[in-house]
Amino acid sequence: MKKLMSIKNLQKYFPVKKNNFFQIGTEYVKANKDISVDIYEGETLGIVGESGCGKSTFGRTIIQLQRQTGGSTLYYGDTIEDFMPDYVQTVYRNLPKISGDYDQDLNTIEKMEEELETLDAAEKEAHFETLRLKKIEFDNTYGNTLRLVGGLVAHDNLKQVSSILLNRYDAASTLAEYKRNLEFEQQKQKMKAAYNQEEIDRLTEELQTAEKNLNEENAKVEELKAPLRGMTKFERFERYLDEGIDLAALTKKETRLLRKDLQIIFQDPYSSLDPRLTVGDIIGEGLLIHKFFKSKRDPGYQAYIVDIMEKCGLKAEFIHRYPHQFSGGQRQRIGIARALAVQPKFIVCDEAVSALDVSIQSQIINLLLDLREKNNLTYLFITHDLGVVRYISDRIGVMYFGHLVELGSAQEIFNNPKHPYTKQLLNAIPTMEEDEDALWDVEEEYDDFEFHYSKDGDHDPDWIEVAEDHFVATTLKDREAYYDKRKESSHEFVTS
Ligand SMILES: Nc1ncnc2c1ncn2[C@@H]1O[C@H](COP(=O)(O)OP(=O)(O)OP(=O)(O)O)[C@@H](O)[C@H]1O
Repeated sequence: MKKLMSIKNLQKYFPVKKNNFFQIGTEYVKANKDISVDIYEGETLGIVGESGCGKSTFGRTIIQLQRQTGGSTLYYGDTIEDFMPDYVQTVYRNLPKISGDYDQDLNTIEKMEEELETLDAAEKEAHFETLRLKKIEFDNTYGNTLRLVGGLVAHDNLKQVSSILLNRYDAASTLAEYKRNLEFEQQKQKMKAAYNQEEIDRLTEELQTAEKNLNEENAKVEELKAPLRGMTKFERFERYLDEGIDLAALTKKETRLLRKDLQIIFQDPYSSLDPRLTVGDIIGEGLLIHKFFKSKRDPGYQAYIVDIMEKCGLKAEFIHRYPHQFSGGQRQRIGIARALAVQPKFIVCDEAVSALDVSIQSQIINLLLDLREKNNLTYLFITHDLGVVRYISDRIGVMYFGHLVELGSAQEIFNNPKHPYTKQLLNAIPTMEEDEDALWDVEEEYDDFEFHYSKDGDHDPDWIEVAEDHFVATTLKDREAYYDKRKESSHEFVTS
């Protein structure tokens, strides 16, 4: 399965207002503390957990509705080559300035890894945490450089590397712009809107020249690499090359452009729709912002909206009505149509059915599943409703105090829960409404794998694969013994 998003060590902290005059420094609500997860194209990843554990924050932060405090969110739905964000240019330009530092830091990390083997159990715990934090810092500092430059950081003339990569950046940007313009004209043609054939012919020709230029620039980059291949330092860094777009490094304008791909459907269909706009205007807003159409008068504009409405189960004649004229379920359909209109790749459904009656809930869930199939969508489905999450999700992530504590297929999470919090959550289904606070009260626990679960999930650095693709956050009581035992077992479990 293709990775659509890769989230590593994500943190989102909110500053809290000072309680009193004497308080020094800023205090934070740590809504997301350190979340790592990959999301695959076409899947529905459900996120469950109690109110306040940071589910909504996670959904909003990964699509950059709010800026993340730390960590990385890489997006693979578009390529760096096609999007060519500004930060790529900055990384290439600054390359000569940071020469050597990443090498030194990586050496330190490797030395710390070796040291780990020589320490006794008590020292090991502290050392392991320092090492983990060092790795995060390394990624925050050099991640983008290594992902974009790879093994070429080993070249002894980084000024030359920088200038050749910058030339390639220019060639790729030009090509990306022609591609975008051509796609725009062709889309109009497809929608039978007024399009300009002369412009299409001109762009097609320009595109061919731009492609040729980019190929030449790519060849120059390959020439730089050729003599380095096989060298330890080159190979060491070449494996960092990565096509993902670092969403947190985008400019505001670029984030707006990508908003087309990354949409959200909110919980409350009453307040998430502008009451002054008609259904047509609500759905059409994104189409105009993202230049699917130049204006509402464009032929094809209205037909496009009606088509989306019908796909979402809304009658065409509703187009001129206002949100208050609809029921909750229908308003949620409007919210879905609005998100779907811009042809997104990824949708965060934040408690999207929680405000609806049970009978309407299942209609909306089935609509979402149907649209996912037809449009190859990927969902992050946030809910506190275990019945809903089990029904809709391929995989489920369980959140607890800002951490992801367990991740696995829906079946594994429900049939074979490992983390004490997950177990408690599942056991609490019938009594959930009676005593919500009790759910937070998870006891420390050692289980038969010699896993230790801390009380607030804050001190469980190991992310262990307990069954195929089923992970749990824990602290291994004896890391070495555990891995030795694993080596002997037939299944190769992956850990990170
Ligand atoms: N914009 C904000 N400013 C300050 N604190 C915030 C903000 N958004 C969320 N928080 C805090 O972050 C924590 C996590 O909130 P979040 O809404 O992500 O949790 P949740 O699991 O989605 O819960 P719910 O289902 O109740 O929305 C809470 O303590 C919340 O008060």
